[in-house]
Amino acid sequence: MKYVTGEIGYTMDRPSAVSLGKFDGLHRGHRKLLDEVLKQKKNGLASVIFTFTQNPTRVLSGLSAQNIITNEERRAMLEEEGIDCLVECPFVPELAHMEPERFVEKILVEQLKAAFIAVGTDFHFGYQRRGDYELLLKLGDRYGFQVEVVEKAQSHGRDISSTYIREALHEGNIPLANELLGYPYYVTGEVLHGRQIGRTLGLPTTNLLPPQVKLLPPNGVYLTRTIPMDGEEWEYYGITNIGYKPTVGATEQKGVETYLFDYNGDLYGRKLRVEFLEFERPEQKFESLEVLKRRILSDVNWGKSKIKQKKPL
Ligand SMILES: Cc1cc2nc3c(=O)[nH]c(=O)nc-3n(C[C@H](O)[C@H](O)[C@H](O)COP(=O)(O)O)c2cc1C
Ligand SMILES: Nc1ncnc2c1ncn2[C@@H]1O[C@H](COP(=O)(O)OP(=O)(O)OP(=O)(O)O)[C@@H](O)[C@H]1O
Repeated sequence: MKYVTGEIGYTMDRPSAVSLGKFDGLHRGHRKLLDEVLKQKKNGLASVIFTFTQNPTRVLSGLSAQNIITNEERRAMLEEEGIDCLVECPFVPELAHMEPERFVEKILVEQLKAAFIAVGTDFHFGYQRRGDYELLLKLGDRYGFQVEVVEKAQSHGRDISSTYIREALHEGNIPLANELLGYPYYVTGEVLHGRQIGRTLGLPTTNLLPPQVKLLPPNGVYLTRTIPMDGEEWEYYGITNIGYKPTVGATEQKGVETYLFDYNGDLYGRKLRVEFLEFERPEQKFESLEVLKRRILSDVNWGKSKIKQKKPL
């Protein structure tokens, strides 16, 4: 996949099928758009996703970034999907103030050479969100590109959107978030050295420190599944604590710490993907390490009983 970031003026060398938007989470609603764009490969069009380095809605409302997937994770997922080119554009004033007609002419037609554009029914673009699919249909006639307008995919009577998924994650409702995403919500990162207290408790753990932009569900203990990202093929269920470890003197940054069931080996420095499956309990400050250890052992039993209820790996 060709990957372009940090510039508005990227020019494609051949006609393309484009979809555009924030694409945070790459959820089940986005699935349809990816399929539409990928289908156009058979007509000789390059499949292109045009998105942003930061979420425009949050930039305009002054909110700090909280993404379901990081830009790096989105990149890896689109690569895996077989997208030919990902354009990740900074949401600079020049873009924010661009009239929708100009955006179509300059970015979509001249630069991306769009012959096909797929968008959802509620998609808005350009200055003050003035552009919509009707404008695209009109301009498609003028510039000769085809527009595919995709109905919003729904779940539980509500449009699937990154907002809906964020709400589910905030509530710790992992099964709902996973259903809306169409895959398990996950965190990726390199295994760092913790304070090595875990192994003295007889519970060695992998510690990841997600970037500040990564949206995390509430602090607490979850059933998870861990897979390596370096191509090796294994997977382990385990239990993961999200939080600051208040019992042992809270850490500054929120961490993701996993005890893998029936694993003994060394994972330091490896890149892992930790997939969240279910919430168990909130993180707590215990009166001693001994009490914490007893609680974690009961968390292990909870986790193991949960995986017995699931089909074997
Ligand atoms: C499943 C699990 C649950 C945990 N729950 C808590 C908790 O509720 N409160 C807390 O202070 N620390 C909790 N911890 C973090 C422990 O304090 C931590 O594993 C231990 O201090 C080792 O940290 P280290 O890897 O930095 O050495 C939990 C860890 C795991 C793996
Ligand atoms: N549930 C859905 N079904 C079909 N298309 C969708 C769905 N959700 C978003 N899209 C379309 O995917 C493209 C990218 O959407 P984008 O990520 O910007 O929106 P969103 O997921 O609705 O975001 P948010 O909730 O952050 O406003 C747009 O064309 C949008 O209309």
